[in-house]
Amino acid sequence: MTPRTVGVIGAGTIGRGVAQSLAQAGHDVVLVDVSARQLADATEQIARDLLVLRMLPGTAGRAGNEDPAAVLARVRTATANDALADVDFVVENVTEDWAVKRAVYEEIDRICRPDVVFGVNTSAIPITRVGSVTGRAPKVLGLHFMNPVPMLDTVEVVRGTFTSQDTLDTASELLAGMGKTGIVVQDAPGFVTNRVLMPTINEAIFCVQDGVATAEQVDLMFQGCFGHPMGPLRTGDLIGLDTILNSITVLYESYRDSKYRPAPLLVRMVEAGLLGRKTGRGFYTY
Ligand SMILES: NC(=O)c1ccc[n+]([C@@H]2O[C@H](COP(=O)([O-])OP(=O)(O)OC[C@H]3O[C@@H](n4cnc5c(N)ncnc54)[C@H](O)[C@@H]3O)[C@@H](O)[C@H]2O)c1
Repeated sequence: MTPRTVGVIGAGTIGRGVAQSLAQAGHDVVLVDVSARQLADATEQIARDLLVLRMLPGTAGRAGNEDPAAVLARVRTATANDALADVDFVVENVTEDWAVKRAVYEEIDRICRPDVVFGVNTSAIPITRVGSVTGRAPKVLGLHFMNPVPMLDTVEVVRGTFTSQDTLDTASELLAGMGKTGIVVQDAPGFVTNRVLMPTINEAIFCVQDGVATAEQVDLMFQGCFGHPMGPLRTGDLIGLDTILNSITVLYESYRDSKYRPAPLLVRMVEAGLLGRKTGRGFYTY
């Protein structure tokens, strides 16, 4: 059965996009974050994005492009997971830190009905590890949405060791309703996308750190030489440099391979609060 009400935990860069896409697809959404400020920011950003989407040519009358107020009315916010007692499906998007995620899963496993599927939106943490701290490993799968969620139609779906076919089918139906398609991959730290993307961004940062090229030059080369719409450093700024650092650190610790060591410049920028778009400054200024 297609889930009706969806709990979205984490209202940061990616969680707010997931909440918006679900509401546009007609779901009732319960958006939870420990920070009331993040919830307020997320609501404002969703309202702005819905207005912009409506103004794009050719979008009038398309599903999800109804009055922004009507879409927003389907999003309820809360600062505690108790609000998830009646949801039919959960997409978790909290900080990429295993200690933080682990505590969330232990709690929602007690709060949510046993039939509820948990979709883990993580850049690199193995899904089997997440499933193992719940009593419902067959109902846990990876749903790695891409940023910005409302604009990108492909989702990396990760099958953990115990994820059931039923769970994959339910998630696939949910995604289809959002106009998205999942590509199912097996569980491994970083899966496919970030096992390739994170070392690429990290290595681009080493190039800047070592004075081989400026950030602009690196990005222009990826655009001009490879036809990428955006270079690795602008992509890092979009994702959030703290999330890049957390993800490359997970890869480093998981594979114990020095090729994943974080660039010292990345560490320094995160310590300085230069996180990219979300703080207004990273490799570029916004
Ligand atoms: N940024 C991206 O492009 C991107 C893409 C795909 C997946 N992800 C993954 O999504 C997750 C979130 O990343 P993000 O970039 O949105 O991070 P973010 O730092 O922008 O947002 C994280 C949010 O989680 C909230 N939070 C922290 N602890 C919480 C808790 N215990 N309960 C509820 N909320 C809590 C924070 O207040 C914050 O609003 C990470 O696992 C990341 O790897 C990120």
